[in-house]
Amino acid sequence: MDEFGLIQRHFQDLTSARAGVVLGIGDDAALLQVPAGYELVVSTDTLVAGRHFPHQTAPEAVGWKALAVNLSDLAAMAAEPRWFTLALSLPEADEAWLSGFAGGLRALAEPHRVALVGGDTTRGSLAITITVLGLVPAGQAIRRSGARVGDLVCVTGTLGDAALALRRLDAAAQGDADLMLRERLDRPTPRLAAGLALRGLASAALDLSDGLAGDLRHLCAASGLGAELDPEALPQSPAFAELSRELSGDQRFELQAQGGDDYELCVCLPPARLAEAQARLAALNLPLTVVGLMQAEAGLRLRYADGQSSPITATGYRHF
Ligand SMILES: Nc1ncnc2c1ncn2[C@@H]1O[C@H](COP(=O)(O)OP(=O)(O)OP(=O)(O)O)[C@@H](O)[C@H]1O
Ligand SMILES: Cc1ncc(C[n+]2csc(CCOP(=O)(O)O)c2C)c(N)n1
Ligand SMILES: [Mg+2]
Repeated sequence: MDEFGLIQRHFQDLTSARAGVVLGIGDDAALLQVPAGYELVVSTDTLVAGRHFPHQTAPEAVGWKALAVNLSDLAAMAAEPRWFTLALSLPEADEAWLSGFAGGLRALAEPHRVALVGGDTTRGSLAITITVLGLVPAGQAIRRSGARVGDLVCVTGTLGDAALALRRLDAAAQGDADLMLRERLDRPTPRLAAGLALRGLASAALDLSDGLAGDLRHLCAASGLGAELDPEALPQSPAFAELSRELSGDQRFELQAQGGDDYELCVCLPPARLAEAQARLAALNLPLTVVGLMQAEAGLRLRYADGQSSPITATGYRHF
């Protein structure tokens, strides 16, 4: 089967009607209609086999994660996803793999009603690039640059699950807790509803892909501020708590703040808005935990219960 047949067979049903698609797959480019009063929000992310996911990852998980990490960036901007493009580099046209991959994409694309509107298919080592396009009412996107001194640094969900799953990939034990962590690595949930719920409340936000210590540094730089973090406050899932019991506090902090792959939102909030933000996210069954404080002094610091502080030198995940 050539690449045109491959697209027809596996991806055609991902193109089902979505408002605003003037012209989808099939021409040299797609034509999309942006409604009056909205801004177009665009983000792109690549997954490379062996770098962003273990080589043995199920094709369904690869499809899910490729779209999820892109949707996560739109969630952080408080945007609603509408359309996506898919650039696929494949070593061979393996029908079973493609069918699983398309199924993983569909499992996320359908409930969020995001339509595939174009892409590119080539032979090469396995890599997936998705560009997601979404909408936000003009002026309402949440940026990295809006944090103020005294804002609380909060995170959705729990941190460190995926990083611990990666660390335990070759562990012999594969009980329920390991399976739960592996789900968090393979099938992250983009926090789209949380992003929308935080519109009008959050002063700044970004999604956590490289680890809190690294990503918060980007937010601090964009806002011209620094921050302190309470290492004891970083939220743990029950599976993380169970399987990290034998680790030291430093090792746990490393997984939770430097491991990456969390795909949770990090949000800055004036203290007076915390209760409302937590109530809105509780309605989505999502905890919002205060982990730190924005400060005028540049850089990141750890603040301990006894009042002592020490600089955080760690960065997040770095490719180079
Ligand atoms: N090759 C590139 N050309 C142009 N802009 C780029 C390039 N790579 C990254 N950027 C831009 O740099 C900024 C940071 O990129 P990065 O990929 O680190 O985003 P992120 O959201 O912090 O992390 P993630 O990729 O994990 O979502 C983004 O605005 C992105 O669009
Ligand atoms: C096999 C394997 N090894 C390592 C990791 C960890 N990892 C890779 S890229 C990245 C940051 C996000 O990527 P980017 O900044 O490119 O968006 C992280 C945390 C993984 N997921 N799988
Ligand atoms: Mg991001």
